[in-house]
Amino acid sequence: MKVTQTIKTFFHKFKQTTVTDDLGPYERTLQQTLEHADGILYKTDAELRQLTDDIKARIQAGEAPDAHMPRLYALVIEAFKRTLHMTPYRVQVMAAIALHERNVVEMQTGEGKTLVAVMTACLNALAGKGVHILTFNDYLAKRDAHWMRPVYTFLGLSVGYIQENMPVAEKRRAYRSDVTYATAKEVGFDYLRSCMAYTPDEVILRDFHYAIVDEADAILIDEARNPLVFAGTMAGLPVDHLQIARYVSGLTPYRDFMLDEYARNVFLTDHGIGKTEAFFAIPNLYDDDHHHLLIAVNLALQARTMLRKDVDYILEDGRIKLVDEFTGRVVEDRKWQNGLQAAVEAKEGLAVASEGSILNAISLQHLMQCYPKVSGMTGTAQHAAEEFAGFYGLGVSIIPPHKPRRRIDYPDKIFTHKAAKVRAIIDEVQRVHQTGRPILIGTLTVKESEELQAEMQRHGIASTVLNARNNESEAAIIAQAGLPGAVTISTNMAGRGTDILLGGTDQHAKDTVVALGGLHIIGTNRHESVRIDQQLKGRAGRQGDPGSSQFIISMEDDLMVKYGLKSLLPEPLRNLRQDGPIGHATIARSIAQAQRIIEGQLYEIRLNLHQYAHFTERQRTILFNRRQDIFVSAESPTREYKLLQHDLLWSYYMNDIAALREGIHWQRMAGKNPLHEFHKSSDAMFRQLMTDLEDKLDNAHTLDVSELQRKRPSSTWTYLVNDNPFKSPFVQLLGNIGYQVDLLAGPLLMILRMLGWGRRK
Ligand SMILES: Nc1ncnc2c1ncn2[C@@H]1O[C@H](COP(=O)(O)OP(=O)(O)OP(=O)(O)O)[C@@H](O)[C@H]1O
Repeated sequence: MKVTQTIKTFFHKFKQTTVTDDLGPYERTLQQTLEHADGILYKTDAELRQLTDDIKARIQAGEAPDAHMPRLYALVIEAFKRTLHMTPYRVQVMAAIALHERNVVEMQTGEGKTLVAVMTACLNALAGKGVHILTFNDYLAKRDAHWMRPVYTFLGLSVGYIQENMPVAEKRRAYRSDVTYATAKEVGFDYLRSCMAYTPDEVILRDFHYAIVDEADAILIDEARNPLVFAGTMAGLPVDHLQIARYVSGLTPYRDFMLDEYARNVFLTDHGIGKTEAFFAIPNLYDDDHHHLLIAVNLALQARTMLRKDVDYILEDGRIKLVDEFTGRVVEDRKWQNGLQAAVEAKEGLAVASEGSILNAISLQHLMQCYPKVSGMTGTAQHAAEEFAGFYGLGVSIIPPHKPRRRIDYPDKIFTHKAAKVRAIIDEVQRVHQTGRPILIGTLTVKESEELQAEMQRHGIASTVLNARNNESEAAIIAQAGLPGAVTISTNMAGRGTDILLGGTDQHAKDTVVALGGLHIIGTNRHESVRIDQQLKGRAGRQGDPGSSQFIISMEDDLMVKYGLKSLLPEPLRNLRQDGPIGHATIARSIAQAQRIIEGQLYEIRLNLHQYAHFTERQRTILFNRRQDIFVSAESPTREYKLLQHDLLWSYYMNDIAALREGIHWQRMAGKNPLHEFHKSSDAMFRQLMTDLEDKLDNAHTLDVSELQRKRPSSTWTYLVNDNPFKSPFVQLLGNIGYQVDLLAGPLLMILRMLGWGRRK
């Protein structure tokens, strides 16, 4: 009973959400703002500047910015008019009010979020502590800073932007500006760099104050679980990766190794273990002596079964390049951790590069929690409201479009098998192409985009492909995508933030395309997250333009197979194979519901990770505060020596967490219960551990790593296993949900189905 209650309370905490589309409460502030705006129409530029400075002085003297919102927003509106000759719309002012009040503002794509952020940024920048506007990529950081600069300058505020490879001095200048445009990722890395500074002039950032996050769902939710890792180099596992990769490629699934239904886990069977021991001529793979081999074989199995070429990564210039699952882009500096990168390199027959050892790491989620105040903007906030509330305490405020939306979203066409679906896509393209309307086809993977192009070629339809392999032509491809007769096939790269201009920049061509009905979107898969589907649809019908969208999917698509959605179909339909679409009304509804369930599961996985990461983060903070103490108290050169020593501790800590998390897979760990140890790791104990180790290092009188490693008390480290998502208290409590909840998805859906869920009443 008590346990159930605890669970209920826990979920309740995370379920409280505030989504509102009632703009009533903002009406008053809006009216006041517009009245003030009328009142300053005839003031000179210098007078407006003086008024801004007055408000600034009062805020810096301790008055709350809220009281000054209407007058300051009025000044920003006037600044927009005089510098960029744009007048912010009423809905944009409302959005700026909601943004200031710690909400994620949902605005349709193309509605002018860039302007909205400026108003709120100005108000919050007057405190003199800096505002960060976190953009989706480097390009947008630079573009928006340049574009909006005249407005800031007019009001006497400075603006800067950050780019990935900028020199440190330039970055520091940009961060000292009143408003700084940057990607969250770059801020995260600069934060880590600042945390690892040895001298005060290596500190890049100043204290965090306020962040406005553009594309908030992508940054705060989808990307939040990827830790930003600051890596040094270290020797990899002492094994022959190429030999192991060759060996593993000869193993037989279900005999030598098992794969769980949703391909999240792979492990050797007893048969596979015996075979491996025979091949490498060792008596027991689980002996400590062969620990490295065991890890390497498991990694090689993961590389073989779970990471797919042209889906998860591409091969370019003899290197593995990771493709981001949400954006479809190559992420240049991302690598798999803990030996997996080496295993994939070996699988592709490449020379194995040295591995990264973790010097410092932080998740985006925790980075955002370093800001005393955060708010966000996105076209797709509603579906993520629960997480915004649970993780960040943010509400969601829905702002209507300036002009009504005219896009038509047609109901999905669902086919029994892939071949029928591809035929239907070709038919659809031919039909719409004849009318001259531009078409954008959204595919899931690089591979699919290229196969579809080849198929269309066979049917005499010329098309352009945009995927991770040709991203350098992205701007040119997008510029053409809205022209009459254009057919563009793209991965998620053409999702979020892409502005496809109807008819390009030519007004006459635009009128032609508008008259034809605007851009037509074809989605070839439903994504695990409804938000990604919506972002794709959002490419059509921007700013009141006409447009339409149509998803054409099959029961053989990855999503359907992975989550066993066939089990949702009524019995006679499960093994059906037909050319035409399945006309069953409940199917579309079931798929939508299943998507909601999947999102719920992904949410729970993130919640679980969050719980664990929370403890690691607390310890990281303790370590960081300790470092800061050394940093400010000691003088050079003692400071450098002490810091180096401290960082060594830190890197042990980081690497041990990672290594032990991996280790948890291996059966040799099965006998240990990390949670038991984990509960013992109170903050006080952690501090004690740190001091003990510092003493030991002091006594060692050396910074030789191997020597220190040898002296290191290995048993003390086990209880730092705490960001392990596989064995959370929850998992233990409820048997087997959490990360492995996916395993239950199929049966769960079936049970819900049996209970009548999803049936027409
Ligand atoms: N008040 C306004 N008056 C005139 N033009 C505006 C106004 N607000 C926005 N625009 C124009 O609308 C276009 C889209 O603006 P912006 O790029 O800020 O949209 P967005 O909401 O960020 O879109 P996305 O979701 O694609 O990122 C821009 O070309 C901008 O100049």
